[in-house]
Amino acid sequence: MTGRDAREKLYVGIDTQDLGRAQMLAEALRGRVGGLKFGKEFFTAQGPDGIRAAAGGEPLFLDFKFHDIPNTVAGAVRSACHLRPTILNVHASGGRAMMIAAAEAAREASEDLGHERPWLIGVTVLTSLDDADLSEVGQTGPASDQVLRLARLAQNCGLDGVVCSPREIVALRKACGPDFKLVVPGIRPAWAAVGDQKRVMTPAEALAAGADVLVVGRPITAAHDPAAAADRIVEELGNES
Ligand SMILES: O=c1ccn([C@@H]2O[C@H](COP(=O)(O)O)[C@@H](O)[C@H]2O)c(=O)[nH]1
Repeated sequence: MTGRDAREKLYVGIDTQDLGRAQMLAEALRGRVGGLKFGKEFFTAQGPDGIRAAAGGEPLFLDFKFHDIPNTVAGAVRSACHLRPTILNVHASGGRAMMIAAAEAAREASEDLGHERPWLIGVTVLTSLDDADLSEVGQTGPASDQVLRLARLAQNCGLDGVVCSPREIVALRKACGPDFKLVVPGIRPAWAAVGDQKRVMTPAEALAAGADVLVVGRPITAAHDPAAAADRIVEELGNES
């Protein structure tokens, strides 16, 4: 893999409420990373127009993690497709009917709009949760089992891949095959604070394990020089590939 290929796998989470800050980060990162990820914090503050203004045509991951009844999620997916995302996600724990409705909605809306269909990705177990957290909410068994169960279900429902932690990549690649997309947050360079993430690995480890997309937020956005932090991660990825 070339350094350019590695860079294109890196999506940066732009978690802020402030449009100016998002635009500053997007500008600093332009050409340095593969795409930008916007989630609930930015969208709730700035809405679709804010995302259009901040993303500036960069590949766009809409990390909205929809989780509702099938009809509502299908409608939300249709609305999100107007922003022309390359990646869009729903919670796999929303179940079979919900994921099938979401996949149909993404297909139909993209066709109607004449856009390329986004990868529709199922969130398995949040990377901020460990086995003890899961047991507290009534899920017995290790997080890795639940991730595998939800990934198989997502694949069966026609989703393109899942969000998982780097620790599950190897098992999911084996179970779901080479084409199933693995979108991976919980990425922490050795020099960055772990914060609220629990199931983590370094960018180079996650890439070597077989991640398709590496999602990195605060190690880049909270750095004194976000562009330099992104370059440092890409360099570490290049050394690995
Ligand atoms: O399981 C998940 C799903 C989504 N995320 C999102 O990824 C970024 C990670 O940001 P960091 O600052 O690098 O921790 C963030 O936007 C999360 O909402 C996740 O971390 N884990």
